[in-house]
Amino acid sequence: MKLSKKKKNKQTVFCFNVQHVLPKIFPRKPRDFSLPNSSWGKEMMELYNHYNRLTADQSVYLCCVSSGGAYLSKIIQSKARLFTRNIRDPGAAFEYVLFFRQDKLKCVCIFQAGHLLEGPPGHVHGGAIATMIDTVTGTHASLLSAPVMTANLNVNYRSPIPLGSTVLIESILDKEDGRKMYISCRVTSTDGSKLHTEATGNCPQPGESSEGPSHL
Ligand SMILES: CCCCCCCCCCCC(=O)SCCNC(=O)CCNC(=O)[C@H](O)C(C)(C)COP(=O)(O)OP(=O)(O)OC[C@H]1O[C@@H](n2cnc3c(N)ncnc32)[C@H](O)[C@@H]1OP(=O)(O)O
Repeated sequence: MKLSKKKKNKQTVFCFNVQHVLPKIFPRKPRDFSLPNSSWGKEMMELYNHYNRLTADQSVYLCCVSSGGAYLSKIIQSKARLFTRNIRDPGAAFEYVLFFRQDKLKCVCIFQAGHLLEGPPGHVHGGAIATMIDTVTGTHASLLSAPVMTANLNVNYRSPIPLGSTVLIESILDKEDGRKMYISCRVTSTDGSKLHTEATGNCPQPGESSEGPSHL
């Protein structure tokens, strides 16, 4: 499946809109959560450098929503903030960067799971894993079309993720059917040898009459 030129342009504009227009509306420059910080381990840094290098040829875009998640809500002034970006202590919770690979209709997210995400002792909570999957599939579908809502998410947990480790979350567009985007997602060790979690999701663009992500 290929994106039309129009869609590609729309997509690019959408990316830059969020990153460049919103700072003009809100006076304070957002913290860019997608930039490396002192909590990032060697693996996270190496992967970041690897994917960041790929952005140079324009086929991979650093996903703007990783930066300044605060802007995603109209009610920012009443303290709303993107869930995955709401713990400011670097490395404590969700450390991640998303890269959108335009040519393969694929997203890659590097995720380092901090100590506040503990579920089973020493391992990441299943809800935190589902949160990250939802973030990746939702962002991926939104970048391919327009803002979406997750209607359905099926998650299969195959092996636990050690707390503090870095994993890859890769999502692929399986099918586009009208307003619906079917996305599948895999969470693996960084070398791809170990499968941690698999998921599929349906993320439709909300219909005219439904309540949608109007803030976007
Ligand atoms: C850069 C970006 C930044 C984005 C940065 C943000 C990243 C984070 C992303 C997080 C994403 C979320 O967590 S979103 C939050 C969690 N999700 C929600 O709260 C959604 C709540 N549900 C809804 O609002 C609504 O049900 C919608 C919008 C999903 C659908 O309502 P609708 O628009 O009225 O449309 P409706 O006709 O009912 O459904 C549309 C089509 O989807 C199908 N469908 C509907 N529900 C389901 C379902 N559960 N499972 C399977 N299929 C379903 C219908 O059969 C229909 O197919 P057909 O008849 O057309 O064939």
